[in-house]
Amino acid sequence: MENLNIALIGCGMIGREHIERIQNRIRGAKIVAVCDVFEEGAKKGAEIAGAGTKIYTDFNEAINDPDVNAVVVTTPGQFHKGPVLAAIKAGKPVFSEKPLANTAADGKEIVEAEMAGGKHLVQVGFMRRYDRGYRQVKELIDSGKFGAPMVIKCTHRADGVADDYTTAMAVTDTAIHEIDVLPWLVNDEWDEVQCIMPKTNSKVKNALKDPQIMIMKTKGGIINMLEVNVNCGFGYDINCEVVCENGVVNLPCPSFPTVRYANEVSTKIEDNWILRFIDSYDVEIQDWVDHALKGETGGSSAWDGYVASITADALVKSQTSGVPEKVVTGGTPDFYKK
Ligand SMILES: NC(=O)c1ccc[n+]([C@@H]2O[C@H](COP(=O)([O-])OP(=O)(O)OC[C@H]3O[C@@H](n4cnc5c(N)ncnc54)[C@H](O)[C@@H]3O)[C@@H](O)[C@H]2O)c1
Ligand SMILES: O[C@H]1[C@H](O)[C@@H](O)[C@H](O)[C@@H](O)[C@H]1O
Repeated sequence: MENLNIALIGCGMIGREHIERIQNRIRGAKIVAVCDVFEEGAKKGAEIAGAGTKIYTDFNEAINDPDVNAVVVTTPGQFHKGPVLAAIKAGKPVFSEKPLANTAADGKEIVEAEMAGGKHLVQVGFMRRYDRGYRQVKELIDSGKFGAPMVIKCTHRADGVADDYTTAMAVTDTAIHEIDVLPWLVNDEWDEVQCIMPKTNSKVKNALKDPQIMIMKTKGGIINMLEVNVNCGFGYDINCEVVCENGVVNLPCPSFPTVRYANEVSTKIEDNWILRFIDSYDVEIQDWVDHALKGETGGSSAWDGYVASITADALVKSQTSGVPEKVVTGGTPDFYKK
């Protein structure tokens, strides 16, 4: 394969970002077809992609178009399974935005289909594995200089969320990033996870519980404390601090100039994920394209996505039970061992 001719499924917020990215900044790939259940949405996507882009409202038709040899899935998480399975069936490489699926049951179907086909075709959009800051943290930890990690403290804060954002989405849509990136960062696996609910922010006007505190223990005994707080009202604030035996590795928000003005010292905080992780998405999609052109996958595999969904299921269960819940994966199949 010399070039990826991509059908992108789901022309919403990140779908349109990825269309623009692929057409203008990614080598070896172009969007040749776009699909959205709403024709208007697909048309908007096609406008960004440029003249000649085919427009579909049925993902099966888009994926099976003979001019298409690769697929990007940017529908909401609960609708990833259909197009991902269709791409596997068609034998075409597929990049699925995170999460691979909203439930472990859906993730399992994808993993089983990929194994049955005997070819690694699925990459999951956990872009933090491509973020310069997270990569530097990993290098520092892997150097061994600071000793073994013992405690991780994270915040995943957002300015606000849409009205249809639910309590479970704090796990399946938001914490899912930490669920994937932290075990990769410290070379470990989740063992048990717990979600506890502090007092809810009075700005929340529906049934959403926010903030939430997730306490997650790895098999190696590392404890992570994660604050998910999606109505913080002051910006997109992602922090990660790893406490090791001989030192602390801290990844704060990327720095902006510090301003001294009117008796105050202040530093800007990024507005949203688009800007905070913009470089990571570029690196991630280019890496997917480079791998797919060689018949390979990079980044997070379908198995990683499935394990993230198993962990998310356990955390969602704990949202109601209040107690720690076990993360049971049954072990990595040989097909996915690196
Ligand atoms: N990696 C990241 O940081 C990041 C950031 C934002 C979103 N995301 C992920 O990307 C996905 C999309 O998020 P979004 O914010 O762009 O959502 P969105 O709601 O803005 O867009 C989704 C689009 O998919 C379309 N759609 C739904 N079902 C479809 C189907 N069966 N076939 C074709 N089109 C369909 C909808 O009409 C909509 O236009 C989610 O999984 C989300 O978690 C990831
Ligand atoms: O909580 C949000 C995350 O911080 C972003 O990185 C996206 O994944 C978005 O879809 C989530 O709603």
